[in-house]
Amino acid sequence: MYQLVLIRHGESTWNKENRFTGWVDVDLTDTGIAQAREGGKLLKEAGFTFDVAYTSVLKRAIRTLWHVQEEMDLLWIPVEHEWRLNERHYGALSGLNKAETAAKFGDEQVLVWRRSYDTPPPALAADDERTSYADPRYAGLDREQIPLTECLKDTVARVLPLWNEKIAPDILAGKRIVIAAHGNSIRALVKYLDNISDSEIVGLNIPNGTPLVYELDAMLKPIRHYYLGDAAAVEASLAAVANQGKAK
Ligand SMILES: O=C(O)[C@@H](CO)OP(=O)(O)O
Repeated sequence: MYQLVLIRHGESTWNKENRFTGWVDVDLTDTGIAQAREGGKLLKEAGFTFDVAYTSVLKRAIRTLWHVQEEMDLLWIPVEHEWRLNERHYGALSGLNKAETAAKFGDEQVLVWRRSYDTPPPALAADDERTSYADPRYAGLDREQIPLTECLKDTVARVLPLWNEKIAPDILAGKRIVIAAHGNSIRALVKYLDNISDSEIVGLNIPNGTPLVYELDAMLKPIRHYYLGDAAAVEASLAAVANQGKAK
């Protein structure tokens, strides 16, 4: 049996302000740092250790990983920074307040933009200053690989090559892996691993800073998965994420 741990970054400044974030590179809040450290502590207490870590090229995930590594005394392990693990690109919604957007367009429309499988938010214009075209961290990518918006299907399409080409081979080679990433890049991976339907994925949320453990068989099919930590706190955190997109 193989084990894989997924962890969404701790609370970011834009999570706190309830703004759509996507590829915008915002940092953790003090609460987010505490959540990341708690995630690391839980992993250590449960006896986990890792040989390799994967994360995105966005600092909220990278810094979450640092705190987890520090708590586990694993700052020395190799870390793969992969743009393919970035948050789903939020297009023209990037930076907008989620509740205000719901008040303007309705809770249902915002749920479609946040959670549907194949309906992307409105795209950024190619000359919008929020595009990532000039960002040096994406200099090695073709322009078509840099999104102007993404639905979850698009995110799955960029995460899966990384899974197939690097992460799955690493797991099969016996490496114990932690992936520090984002709500929707983790939803993309979970959808694939658990074979969740396009309609059911709408109801799936991922809490901040809580280790999600997968036990995988020899074919890397999930045997079971579970969150570490207090179950009631995880439930409350999931409900809070779901409610962020409501007008109130
Ligand atoms: O804003 C975002 O990039 C994501 C994660 O914080 O939000 P949501 O949960 O609305 O998809």
